[in-house]
Amino acid sequence: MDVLVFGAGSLGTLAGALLARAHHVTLVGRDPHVSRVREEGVRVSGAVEARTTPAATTEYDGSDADLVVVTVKSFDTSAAADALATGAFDAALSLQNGLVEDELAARLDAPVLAGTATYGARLVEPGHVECTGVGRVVLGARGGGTDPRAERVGKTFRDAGIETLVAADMPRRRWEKLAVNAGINAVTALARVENGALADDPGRTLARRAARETARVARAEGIPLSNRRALTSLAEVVDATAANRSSTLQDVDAGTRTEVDAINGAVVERGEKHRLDVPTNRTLADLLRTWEAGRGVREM
Ligand SMILES: NC(=O)C1=CN([C@@H]2O[C@H](COP(=O)(O)OP(=O)(O)OC[C@H]3O[C@@H](n4cnc5c(N)ncnc54)[C@H](O)[C@@H]3O)[C@@H](O)[C@H]2O)C=CC1
Ligand SMILES: CC(C)(CO)C(=O)C(=O)O
Repeated sequence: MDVLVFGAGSLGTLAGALLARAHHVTLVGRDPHVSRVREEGVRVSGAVEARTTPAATTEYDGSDADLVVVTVKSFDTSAAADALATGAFDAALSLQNGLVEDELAARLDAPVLAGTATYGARLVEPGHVECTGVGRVVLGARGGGTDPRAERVGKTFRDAGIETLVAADMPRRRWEKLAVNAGINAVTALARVENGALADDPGRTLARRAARETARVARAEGIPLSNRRALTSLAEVVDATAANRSSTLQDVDAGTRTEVDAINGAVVERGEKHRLDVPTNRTLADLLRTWEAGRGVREM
């Protein structure tokens, strides 16, 4: 398989380096990371140890590939889609947080699959990514149901030794992951705590409120996500990732823009569509946006 990974940061570099164990992979990213990958390949350390040599470039040249995996931050999705619009792909797969596949599908010619990743990744330095936890990639048809392309992409990932499930209920799984992120990311970032702090009150109740609101909005959108499922999933992720600093907390630590618009902000936006009030998500989104504006990483 010829695989293009667009967005060679933490997750993209990990996914690309692991895929390169079985496929021809090209990473699209930025310097100095890309130059280091070209010179020395990628070192993967932590929960998975590997050294692979994917190709790497800072400019996607429009060439075709069997699969493109999109791993930019949610706010870079439309720019990524515009850059990719000239290429031909059998399938495109997003592993991003937030509900971004529709934005990709609107701009790309290729069929867009939905995906979630619970692998943990951290770019330690140029050319070196740490796998902070072996999770799973779940992927499937964006609208649900079976799709032979999803089966092929699933095999591509499994052939490279990546834990992968091909699922027929991606719309529910995407919203379930959104409920988990809505509960964990903003709260941990604003309180500057690891995910495990949400096992106890008051963080637990706050996170549960945000997840419950998300499930309510999901149901208004016609997605069968029960409060119970969303809250169970939240508790499981808090437990399994207790030592993690959430990606939003990492953004705040680094003083960079967060994915709040695609997480709590998306819950507020979809809630408004259905005249549903989601006060916890609204407050969390407003607080994070206020922090972003104060840091100068967002224009209000
Ligand atoms: N890091 C993790 O463990 C996980 C991340 N995710 C999700 O995956 C997505 C990516 O997250 P990270 O890898 O942590 O972010 P990141 O910021 O480390 O990586 C994104 C990379 O894309 C690059 N990029 C953006 N636009 C580009 C362009 N036009 N051309 C070339 N390169 C471009 C950036 O320079 C950056 O290096 C997010 O939606 C995140 O929520 C999901 C699960 C786990
Ligand atoms: C699952 C979780 C909450 C793990 O930290 C995550 O997706 C994130 O940090 O963005």
